Amino acid sequence: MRSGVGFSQGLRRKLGDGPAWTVEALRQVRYQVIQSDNLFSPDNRHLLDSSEDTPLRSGDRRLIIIDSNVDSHHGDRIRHYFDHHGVAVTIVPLRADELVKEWDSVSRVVDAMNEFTLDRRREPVLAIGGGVLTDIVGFAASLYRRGTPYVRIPTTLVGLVDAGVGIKTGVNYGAGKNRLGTYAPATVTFLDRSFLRTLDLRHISNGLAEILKMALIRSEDLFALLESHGTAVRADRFQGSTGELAGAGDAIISEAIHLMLEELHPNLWESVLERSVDYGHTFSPTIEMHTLPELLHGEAVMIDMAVTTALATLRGDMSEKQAERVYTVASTLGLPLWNDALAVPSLLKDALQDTVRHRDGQQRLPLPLGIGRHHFVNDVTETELREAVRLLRRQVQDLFPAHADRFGPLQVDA
Ligand SMILES: NC(=O)c1ccc[n+]([C@@H]2O[C@H](COP(=O)([O-])OP(=O)(O)OC[C@H]3O[C@@H](n4cnc5c(N)ncnc54)[C@H](O)[C@@H]3O)[C@@H](O)[C@H]2O)c1
Ligand SMILES: O=C(CO)[C@@H](O)[C@H](O)[C@H](O)[C@H](O)COP(=O)(O)O
Ligand SMILES: [Zn+2]
Repeated sequence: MRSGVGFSQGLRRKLGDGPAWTVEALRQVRYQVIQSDNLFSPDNRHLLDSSEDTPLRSGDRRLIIIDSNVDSHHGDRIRHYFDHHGVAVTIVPLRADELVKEWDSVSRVVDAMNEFTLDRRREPVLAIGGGVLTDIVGFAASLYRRGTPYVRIPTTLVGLVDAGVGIKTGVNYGAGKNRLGTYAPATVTFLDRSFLRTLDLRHISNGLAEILKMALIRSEDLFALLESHGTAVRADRFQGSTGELAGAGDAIISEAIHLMLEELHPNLWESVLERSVDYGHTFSPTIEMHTLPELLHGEAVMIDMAVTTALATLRGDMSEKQAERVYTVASTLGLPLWNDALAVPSLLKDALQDTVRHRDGQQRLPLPLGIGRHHFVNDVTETELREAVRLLRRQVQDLFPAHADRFGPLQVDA
């Protein structure tokens, strides 16, 4: 064997007429998720000191891609921070919402990287924004010169508890939700809840849907926290305005992230396709794209969780009482339990088929077992889905009769 080549003579085989080689290598991944409220307060040194390989020093320069809405609310203090620390920043505001989560936006980020003449190893790009912005920038960074480091600073609740902590990047393509993407961790994500101050309540609810997902599959305690404090921490936008709100907000966010990372960490590249964090993400990609821009990501996830809660009830995996608790919590968190897309003939069937293609030929559908536990099933039928939709409609009408006028005609038999 030639030394240092990286494969051994033992891997050299004769297959048919010529030689053949098998190359195997492991790549370690290491990234940090650091809570740092008021990250851009001039005396906060997290951003300067925490990036182990690429600390930020006076005289350095950085490219920042920022969600244009975040720029209008927070741009001044961000500029002041870098100015104060002698870092020369080029700030590129980018529109970033689900309607522009597309290839063109990736291309804009790549243009900005080219114009900046980015040093591909030593100048991590900073991505400041919601899940759409960090997914776009992460995708562009993973493509640029085959991979350049980036740092995430999520500014929405979805970003803080979900999009900002895993390693998936991507954009939509045609009707396909996140159809293009890569696995590319940010070197570090900073979680700064002060950004949530300017986020409207609908988007706080949107993030609470992903937290509720973690509670339903993993933790009855987290569910109980949402039951007891969800409404108040939502109204407070997780700003910890009183001691009690601070305690509850801290517990809810850190538990949701901890559970998420426990699930993601052993399976970062999704070699195992039975993923509990896919709960709420079986039908929702199709529902979200079908209704775009009506439903936010978390709202579509909630509709999926509402149907699958009904499904679990039909199967005897959840009691009617437990389902009622789920629907009540969702409603107090400002989340929808119904959308007329559920009544569109064959939408759920098509959604399931597409998900089966995504999950290597099987449903691998995470379903709740009571509250806080789950299992995976592969045998959901179209008839069962129709029954679940009917049951959901009836349960929601019984629980919230005042909302009955929000339901369109039910044509699930068509
Ligand atoms: N990569 C992942 O693992 C992962 C996980 C979950 C979700 N996602 C993706 O995240 C996306 C949803 O992200 P999102 O919910 O953050 O939505 P978003 O990024 O669209 O942000 C929501 C809206 O709020 C604005 N905004 C952002 N921060 C703000 C702030 N602090 N103050 C005021 N306005 C602000 C944005 O401009 C946008 O209009 C979806 O596309 C979803 O697929 C990705
Ligand atoms: O994978 C994560 C986070 O990294 C999940 O929390 C999150 O819900 C994902 O968006 C869903 O699993 C959907 O994934 P995909 O369909 O985009 O592959
Ligand atoms: Zn999601």
